[in-house]
Amino acid sequence: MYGGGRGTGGTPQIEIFYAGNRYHSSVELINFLDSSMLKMVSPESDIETTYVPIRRFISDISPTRLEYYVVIVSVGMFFCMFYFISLPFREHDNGFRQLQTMSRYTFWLSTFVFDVLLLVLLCVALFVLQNWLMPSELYSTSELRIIVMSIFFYGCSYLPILYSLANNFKSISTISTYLLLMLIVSAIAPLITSNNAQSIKLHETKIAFLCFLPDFNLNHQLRIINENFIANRRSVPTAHLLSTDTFFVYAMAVCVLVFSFFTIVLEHKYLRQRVHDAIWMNRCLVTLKKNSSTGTSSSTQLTVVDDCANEERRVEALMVDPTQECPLIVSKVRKRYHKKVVVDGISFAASRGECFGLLGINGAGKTSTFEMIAANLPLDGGSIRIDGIDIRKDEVGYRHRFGYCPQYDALNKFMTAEQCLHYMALLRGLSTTSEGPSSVTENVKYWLEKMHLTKYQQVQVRHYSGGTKRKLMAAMAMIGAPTLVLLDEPTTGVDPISRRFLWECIKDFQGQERTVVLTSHSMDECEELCNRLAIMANGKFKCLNTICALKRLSGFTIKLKMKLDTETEQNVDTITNTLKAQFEGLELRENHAGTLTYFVSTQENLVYWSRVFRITEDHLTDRLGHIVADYSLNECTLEDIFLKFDKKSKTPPSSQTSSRNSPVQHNPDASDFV
Ligand SMILES: Nc1ncnc2c1ncn2[C@@H]1O[C@H](COP(=O)(O)OP(=O)(O)OP(=O)(O)O)[C@@H](O)[C@H]1O
Repeated sequence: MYGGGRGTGGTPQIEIFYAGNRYHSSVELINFLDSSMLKMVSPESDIETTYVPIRRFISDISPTRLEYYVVIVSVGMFFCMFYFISLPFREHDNGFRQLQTMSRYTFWLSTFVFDVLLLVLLCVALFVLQNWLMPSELYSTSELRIIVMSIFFYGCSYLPILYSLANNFKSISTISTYLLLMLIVSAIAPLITSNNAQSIKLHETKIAFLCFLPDFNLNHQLRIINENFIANRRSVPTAHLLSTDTFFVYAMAVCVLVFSFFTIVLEHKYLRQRVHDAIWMNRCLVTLKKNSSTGTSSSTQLTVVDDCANEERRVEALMVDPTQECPLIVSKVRKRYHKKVVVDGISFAASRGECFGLLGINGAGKTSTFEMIAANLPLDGGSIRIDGIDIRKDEVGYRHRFGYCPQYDALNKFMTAEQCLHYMALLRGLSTTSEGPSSVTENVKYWLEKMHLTKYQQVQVRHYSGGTKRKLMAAMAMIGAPTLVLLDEPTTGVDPISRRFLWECIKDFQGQERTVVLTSHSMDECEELCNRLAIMANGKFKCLNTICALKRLSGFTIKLKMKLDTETEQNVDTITNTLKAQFEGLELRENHAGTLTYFVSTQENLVYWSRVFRITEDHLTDRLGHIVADYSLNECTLEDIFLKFDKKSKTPPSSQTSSRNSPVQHNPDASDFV
């Protein structure tokens, strides 16, 4: 900046040179000059200058800035909404949702209300931030209010969509892909349909359809707000502004429609099943025809022991005339996945204080049966009642009557043992106010101590070992003493000491006149806990009885195991022939590395243990002592019965017929065992 002065004819003339790249240089210099001149006249005077920017005009705000705002808000909100999917997805994925025994309306409405409250907080924060940070020349407070309300309603319409996706897809990446696709359509479509007021009017019909996508609706709404903003601030404001109300109508419509569809159709197991069946019906009909033309299926080749028929008759009678003594009645329950029948008309009833066991090889249909009893899987046929409440008629009442420990760990990893138990206790209707056995606090304390979980009381589930999680799952099933407890492989992955301890807890629970239905691959667990058990194959019960009766019916009660000094064919033959002469129903079951396993049938002839001891002592110790190194005598275990059953169920029908003619199997009961 430079100022120089020269005068002509007594009039001072001052020339000022200033740098043009600074907006205020000229003004500053004039001010400086005025000040200097004033000081010449009156040295104590001064001129003070203040810079006050003048409010900018609409022409200063570039439309691109408004565009940016639309993109940032809509994309930002889209990612914010991801937060709301995480809990429903996780609860569905880990099965915790299935444990929450309440009506689907209560569950989803309460989830919705909670999420809406979070949305309110988010919107208030957005409003405050925008008011504070937004340049004053941008939106007015009333415009900001509409924007924030639009964001809120956008969130409300998005929530039911998220719930539907979370409950119908198994992978979060699949859900993200669908949502991103929706975002892309919603981001591109407004560029064509909502670019300006004319374009909005031109594409009214398309917009009407696209507005059902929440992202498009929000994007479109923000563009309308911008159009109105520009129109309002023109030197001659336009009288015709675009309406912002349609957004709210669409948002509400989407919210109500999707929520209703989700809770009434998608979450309604039986309705969904009917839709599913309608789609698959044709294929199934074809399969059924094929089956009938090829004769009986493999499952019908196995005959069923009479006790299953007796149980069926008992269940039929109970269905007509139920008693308090039998809280659980399962009658002719069927389940099919697409073309495959996995549970084929099974019936049983479990009494108070009884532990009923379900055994079967992998894929026999045990878990499907459990899931149906636990009301997580719709029945294709038959009915289930607990305490006389039919699963189809009053699902909420039905759900309140049982505790379920599924095969997997259905736990929210961020919860502690205390929180999990507290939550389940509340769901079982225990009181938070009263004291004593029916209070939540007492029950939580009791189960924490009983399951040795006190040290994990405040530790999040994510830090637990597999066994500790199973213990917590079992406690969650039993807390609040429901009438029935369903235990699906409760001790898988539990160490032997904890396993025995868990058995004691289950027995105690059973002792309180509670019914337990158990499935396990551990035979000793079934022997220890079950009063009666059923062996399942191909979705059917192949036998159902007490363990003692099953052992008796299996035809083998005595197991003789021996170790030979030298394993030769001749030695094996000598021993087998000697023993066969003594025991009629003897069968060599296994010959491996010099160890022979014989099963002695006691079906035909009653064999007394004293006689068995005498014969083995006489023959194996005295006469054949030179070839037999050692031997042991045991009662047949459940595992032996199960293995025999499994072997039989895999035998082709032709060989089964011949085996029925074998000397060991000729007893009708024994042959009918499988
Ligand atoms: N969602 C499903 N869709 C299609 N088939 C299924 C589904 N769930 C189970 N199945 C099939 O149903 C049959 C019975 O399965 P289920 O899980 O009930 O058997 P399981 O006896 O519990 O077996 P495991 O002892 O291994 O748990 C299996 O053949 C399985 O492949």
